[in-house]
Amino acid sequence: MQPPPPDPLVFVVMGVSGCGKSSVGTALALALGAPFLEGDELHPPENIAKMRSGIPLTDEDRWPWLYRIRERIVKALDFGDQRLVVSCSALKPAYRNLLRWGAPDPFPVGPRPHPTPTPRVDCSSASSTGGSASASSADNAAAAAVPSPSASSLPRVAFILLQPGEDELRRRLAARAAAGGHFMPPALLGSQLAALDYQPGEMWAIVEPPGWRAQRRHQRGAQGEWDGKAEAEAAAEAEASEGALADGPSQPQQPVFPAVEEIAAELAARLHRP
Ligand SMILES: Nc1ncnc2c1ncn2[C@@H]1O[C@H](COP(=O)(O)OP(=O)(O)OP(=O)(O)O)[C@@H](O)[C@H]1O
Ligand SMILES: O=C(O)[C@H](O)[C@@H](O)[C@H](O)[C@H](O)CO
Repeated sequence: MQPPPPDPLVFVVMGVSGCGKSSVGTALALALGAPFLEGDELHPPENIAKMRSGIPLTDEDRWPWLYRIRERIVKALDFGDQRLVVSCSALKPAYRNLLRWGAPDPFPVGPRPHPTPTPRVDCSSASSTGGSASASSADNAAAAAVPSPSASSLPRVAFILLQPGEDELRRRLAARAAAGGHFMPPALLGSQLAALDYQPGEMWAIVEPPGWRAQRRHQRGAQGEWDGKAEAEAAAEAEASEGALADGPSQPQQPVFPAVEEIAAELAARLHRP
């Protein structure tokens, strides 16, 4: 029997503005006894000024920021056994490639050294709502096509996607804006959700309120791309939620996103113990 693949060393807590990257990242770092790197602190001042004035960042704005985060990740990886938890929106596949490998696409020709997507560990039993499960980059299709890697070539950088759902995000961002003091205006949420692009299979964990994926699928029709497992899960969830809608009150219950500590504890528990 093959030994389990090594656990990741670096955890990037990702997602759109207000999804809980800083809160969950801090709690996860505490649970793991690891340092926490707040990605927003590495933005150049021009980026902060741009966001503050309500203008979404472009790829060109984000690259220097992402390279800075990657530098810090490399330091952690070089150290060998010191975990690191990072908060970073990491909205697009190329950004995540940069954080994982050091370049937006460092392997343009031939198979990648870490071909299979990282195992899909889904906290959605506890969870779901939020960004777009677009998920269709040629990049990822190519990655999925190549044969299994050796354990040593698996990426040590893992992504944890938080998706509390659009209503919850709007509520949080409005509350934060009313309290003042954060540079990110709620008006930028739409551009964040539009930019979010991922394959469920590339995530180490996805945290969503329960039934959210099925609800979205149900509402919008079968337009997302899903892997077989997600497809089957979505069908089962859709059936369950249809039942709930038929039997329940006129309004479906708003799914509840798990609390920060709950998420951190569940994520930490997924790691192999020495
Ligand atoms: N699981 C949660 N349940 C309820 N509220 C949460 C949860 N996680 C975060 N929050 C609240 O949502 C708001 C945004 O959280 P946080 O700053 O962690 O998000 P973020 O993704 O880092 O945001 P940004 O990228 O815009 O800085 C905060 O007010 C925080 O207290
Ligand atoms: O990628 C981006 O558009 C930005 O970096 C944002 O995601 C912010 O860093 C963050 O979320 C602050 O609210």
